[in-house]
Amino acid sequence: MSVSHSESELELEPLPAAAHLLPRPVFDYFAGAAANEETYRANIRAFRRYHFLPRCLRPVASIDSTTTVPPLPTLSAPLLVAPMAMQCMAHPDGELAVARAARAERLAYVASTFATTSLEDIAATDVPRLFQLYCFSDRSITRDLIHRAARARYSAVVVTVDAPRFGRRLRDERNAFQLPPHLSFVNFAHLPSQHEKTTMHALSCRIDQRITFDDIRHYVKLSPIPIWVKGILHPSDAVAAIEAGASAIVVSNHGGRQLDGSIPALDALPQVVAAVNNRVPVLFDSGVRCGEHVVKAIAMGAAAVLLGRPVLWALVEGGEPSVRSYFKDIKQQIHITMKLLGAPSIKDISSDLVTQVNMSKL
Ligand SMILES: Cc1cc2nc3c(=O)[nH]c(=O)nc-3n(C[C@H](O)[C@H](O)[C@H](O)COP(=O)(O)O)c2cc1C
Ligand SMILES: CCCCCCC(=O)C(=O)O
Repeated sequence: MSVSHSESELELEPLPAAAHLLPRPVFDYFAGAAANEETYRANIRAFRRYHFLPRCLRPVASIDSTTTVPPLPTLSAPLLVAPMAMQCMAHPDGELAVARAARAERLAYVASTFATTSLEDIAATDVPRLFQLYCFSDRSITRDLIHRAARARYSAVVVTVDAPRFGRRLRDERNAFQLPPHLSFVNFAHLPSQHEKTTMHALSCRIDQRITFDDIRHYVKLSPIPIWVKGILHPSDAVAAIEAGASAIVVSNHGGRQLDGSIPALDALPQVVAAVNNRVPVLFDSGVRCGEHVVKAIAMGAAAVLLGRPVLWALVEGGEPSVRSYFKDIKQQIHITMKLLGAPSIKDISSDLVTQVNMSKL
């Protein structure tokens, strides 16, 4: 199967080296999105519609990009690794390589429910960490994952709420994509059926399609650690999540992998931030590709940003050292952007520093 890339797509996002290093079905699973992949592309394009309005003659000799998003420890930059399933398909060290690189760079790691390394083994790297949770119809599975995350000293559980089922991923359908046979969904090692540990369909069928904000309330009550909610686009859902007890919101459209035609996540951010009104931190992902994007999202109200596919491409290229060097690069891009923007610290990245107005028309 070949996926054609028009010139404009390549201009939007050059094909990563990983495209030539991975088996096609694996690359397509990582790179692909839902249906026509319009939301995927719109996420990246959205950043072009917001422009910096830099300030000058501000003291920027020293730039401090550290930030704190409770209950995580202080991070060297407002960056977390987004939860991404099956990282051992990208490199044999998979999740451990990314977690170790994040720890070395004092960034946080969000472990996926569908990781190919157990949540306990990821915790052993001592990276600042959160556990991403898919809720299962069998509540005992969900409860067990929450308690395991708490015992392994994860700072919070991030419940993904935009995937009652997975999106219509045409590339995966065409490739009949499956987890390669040497890997398994190790967080479910205790399940009696071998089939469930290795088959995407069997596990995804167990995801609870009935969950509501009442269930979030239920999990908030039973969880020993805070609950965050990931996958919010509508401001009213952000408010409902806070009322249900969520301690943070992640504005995200899952990198365009769920409902194609959804609003670019960046365009959804300001209204969610306004509705949340400083009650809890609002984090952001979907389409972040460079330090300038990170700073735009912060200016638009995000407390921190989750990095997605670019982390996987670095992992494919060279494991832990490449991921670490990618983190160093993006941090340097953030520093340069802050300096040129006249914002020496994260709290100085205020909303007036980004505008949607076309300045050439003024
Ligand atoms: C290969 C892959 C696997 C993912 N797995 C998960 C997951 O297990 N749980 C989850 O909440 N989000 C998952 N996501 C979504 C990411 O957390 C994040 O929202 C998305 O990658 C952001 O878009 P971007 O990569 O275009 O920046 C996955 C994304 C990718 C690309
Ligand atoms: C049963 C395994 C499915 C993993 C899906 C992970 C995910 O959220 C994604 O976007 O892919």
